Amino acid sequence: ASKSPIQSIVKETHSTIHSKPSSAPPASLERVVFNTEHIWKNDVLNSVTPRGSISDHHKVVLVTGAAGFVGTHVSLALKRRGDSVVGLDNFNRYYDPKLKRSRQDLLLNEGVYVVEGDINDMELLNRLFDTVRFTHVMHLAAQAGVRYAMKNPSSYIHSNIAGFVSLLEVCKSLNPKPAIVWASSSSVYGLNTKLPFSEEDRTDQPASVYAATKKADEEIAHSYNHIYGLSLTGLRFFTVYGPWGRPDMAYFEFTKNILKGKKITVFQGPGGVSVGRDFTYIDDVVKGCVAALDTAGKSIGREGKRKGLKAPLRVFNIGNTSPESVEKLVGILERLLKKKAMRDVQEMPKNGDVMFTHANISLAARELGYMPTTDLETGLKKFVEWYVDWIQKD
Ligand SMILES: O=C(O)[C@H]1O[C@H](OP(=O)(O)OP(=O)(O)OC[C@H]2O[C@@H](n3ccc(=O)[nH]c3=O)[C@H](O)[C@@H]2O)[C@H](O)[C@@H](O)[C@@H]1O
Repeated sequence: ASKSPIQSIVKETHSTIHSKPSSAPPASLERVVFNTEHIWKNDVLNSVTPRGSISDHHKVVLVTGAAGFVGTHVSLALKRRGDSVVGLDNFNRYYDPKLKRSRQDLLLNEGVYVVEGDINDMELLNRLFDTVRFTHVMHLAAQAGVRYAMKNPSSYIHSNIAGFVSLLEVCKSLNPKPAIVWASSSSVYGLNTKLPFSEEDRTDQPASVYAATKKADEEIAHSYNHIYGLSLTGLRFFTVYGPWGRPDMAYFEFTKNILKGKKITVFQGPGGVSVGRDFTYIDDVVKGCVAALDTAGKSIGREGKRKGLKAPLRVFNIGNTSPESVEKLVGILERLLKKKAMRDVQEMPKNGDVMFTHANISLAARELGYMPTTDLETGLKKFVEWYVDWIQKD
């Protein structure tokens, strides 16, 4: 008999899908006597239950960092096109968790459940993979932010390096193994002066611990591909912005402070040279992520390697290809907000920032069909509309 759609996705018998935990144990005993799997099991199974029939291309995706900025948008896009999606997020306090909870609500409304937990928790990861047969992992959980790495470097090692290895360790032991697409960063180009940045350019001069952890991840990805035959695709994102964005980023903080009539700090290079970024709009980034999943191929495992097969190991720039100065960004925000910014222009401190980023995207265009279509003005307009609405509801 052919399998029902849900049976090809979940690893349990059909009868358990709708069963609820009979009773909850006292909180203090939870870890000892209660199989905590039950806390999220039904929600996870509902989250992966396809809305319609399953196509040959149907993906079952675990999105880590799902309550994060990029994670939320990618989860929604996958769910809306009919894939099965489950999120994982530790809801840490790097920035206001209220925003993460609002993104979680948004996801839940669209049928995407986010499990609360850390990627370093291998027991939790194993339980998730025991419950659902994920075909893909979209790994976006990370400690982000370039300048915060000077304040708290170990949080970057914990999330970006240890967490990544913990995820890969779990994936390498599965059968079949999922394909993994994960977030690298434009910051790996570090002190490179050759522009625009191409994937084959050197990435051995990181300017921050954050960049160093993303570069380390690229090397770690190489080793897991080489030894365990995991399909791994790293996406070097270039300063992603848009609705539901991260409050620690310049465009978000500038908007907030301009509206409040507070000063904003605008960094400049030595001698008044303007600092520039290849600001990339979230919808374009999402298209890059989805295309990376669609073309990820398969993890072949050591077995496949013995047969002479190769699992994909890829890295792509996901940028906008038209860098703009921070000064220009501020000017656009002033126009959209109809309010003058109070600029405090300062020389860029040597705290991990680089002067300029610019992506060459020809590889992503060729292999992923990636082609960004949103200019900074259009993207910021959408951000400002969202922001104004969001703070009113807040
Ligand atoms: O491309 C990337 O991979 C990185 O993009 C962003 O990092 P960044 O480009 O530094 O983004 P912002 O923090 O929004 O800064 C944008 C620009 O504004 C400038 N800036 C920032 C803050 C500020 O108060 N004033 C100011 O002029 C920065 O120097 C930078 O040139 C993200 O924060 C990183 O997580 C991501 O990895």
